[in-house]
Amino acid sequence: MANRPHLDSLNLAPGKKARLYRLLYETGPANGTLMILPIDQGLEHGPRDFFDAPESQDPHFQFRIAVEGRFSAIACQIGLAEKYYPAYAGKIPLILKLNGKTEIPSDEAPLSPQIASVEDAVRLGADAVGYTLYVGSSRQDEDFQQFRRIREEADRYGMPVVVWSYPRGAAIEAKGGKDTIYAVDYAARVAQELGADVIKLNVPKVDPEKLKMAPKAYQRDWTPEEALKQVIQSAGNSLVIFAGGERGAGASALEKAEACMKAGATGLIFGRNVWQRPFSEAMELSRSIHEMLERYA
Ligand SMILES: O=C[C@H](O)COP(=O)(O)O
Repeated sequence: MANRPHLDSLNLAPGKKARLYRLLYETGPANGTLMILPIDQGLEHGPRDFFDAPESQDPHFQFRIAVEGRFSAIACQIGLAEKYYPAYAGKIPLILKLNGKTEIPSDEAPLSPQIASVEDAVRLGADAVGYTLYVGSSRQDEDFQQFRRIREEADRYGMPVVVWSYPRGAAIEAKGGKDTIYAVDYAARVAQELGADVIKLNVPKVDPEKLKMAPKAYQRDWTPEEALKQVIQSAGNSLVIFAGGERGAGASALEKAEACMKAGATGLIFGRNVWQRPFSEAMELSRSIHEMLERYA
């Protein structure tokens, strides 16, 4: 269970396949794994995320890390793509995020509105687009319809779609919260069902107390490894990448990341953990991630 799907087995149209090939085999570790640097936190969390490493307030900092740290791609919103990516086009692939929101309104009923198009992504030379989907939100019906329009446009342009699939909202909280194996597993399956080519997930948690609130089928003891394999299985023929989360000790982040790869993930999306550090430390961690991923061809 939970083997990493191979690009040739995904039945992709040629445009999507060629673009994903570039991300998987021509950049980053270039061995079929993915190592993505996201810089969308300025919109999602505001400037506070940049306070620990003041240099990180200038987006050139993250673009330089992506290039010099030999990432597979950088993921950002339209504003940074328009104003900064031109200096790096050709040196690092771009994943253009097409929707986004702030953290200011409560997360009770989240929906991330569309703020850019697949056509923008083509114009900017992107190799994929990104979409944040809130599984379980009371505005899920609007979200599904918004996603459908983007999927159709992406199909027309042969553009791979990366879905940040996040369980959210009051109903998810009532079932144990957004991090449980139940919530993350459902988010993985939903993104597969809706047509994601790549799915970004958070690492599932297996706290038995929280699982008491989940449907009965999930109320058992899970090892962290079983939980990772389960969510990767639920993503089917969509490639799974796992998040790095906030900055922590480099070594423990690497251990967690390696557990994801062992379970069958295709790659990692590490943002704050990498760029909330001085440039030299960010390079050091990028090298360690690279070396680890090179072992998972
Ligand atoms: O878009 C954000 C990423 O998916 C995760 O970023 P992070 O590594 O800073 O949590």
